[in-house]
Amino acid sequence: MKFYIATDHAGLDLKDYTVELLKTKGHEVIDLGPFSKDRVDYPDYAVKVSEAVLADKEAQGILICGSGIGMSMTANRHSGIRAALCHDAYTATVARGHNDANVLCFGERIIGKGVCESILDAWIAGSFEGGRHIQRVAKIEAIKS
Ligand SMILES: O=C(CO)[C@H](O)[C@H](O)[C@H](O)COP(=O)(O)O
Repeated sequence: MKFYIATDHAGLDLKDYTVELLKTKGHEVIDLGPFSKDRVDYPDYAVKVSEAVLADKEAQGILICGSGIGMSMTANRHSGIRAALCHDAYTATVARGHNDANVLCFGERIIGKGVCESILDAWIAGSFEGGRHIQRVAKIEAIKS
């Protein structure tokens, strides 16, 4: 799979871990920064990944901050982005299977490396189930306000 990834200062260590882990597992990862622990504002990086995913429909996004909340809020302001804040493998599985999520968010101040890997594995293994979920996702996408 192809991933665009970014963080803020609060998720830098887990971003670096995630980039290396995904590459080790054979995935393509485009790191949109930042590359130091200087304090930055998470919306700037959520926009970078959201726009990259919208322009490259085959790719997925990963956004990390302290909690994952600010990143998911910002990403979900973009029409066509379905960002899911995941805390474990189950939430990652249903985000892909039920919600057809295309951006994975998590928080470095919440999860450790082991849970991070289990989330990534579940996300990668998952796929949209379709069926009854199609009209529900379509209703999300139809919201214009
Ligand atoms: O958006 C967030 C909280 O909802 C993220 O966790 C940020 O990383 C966090 O707010 C950053 O906090 P800091 O005190 O500026 O490091």
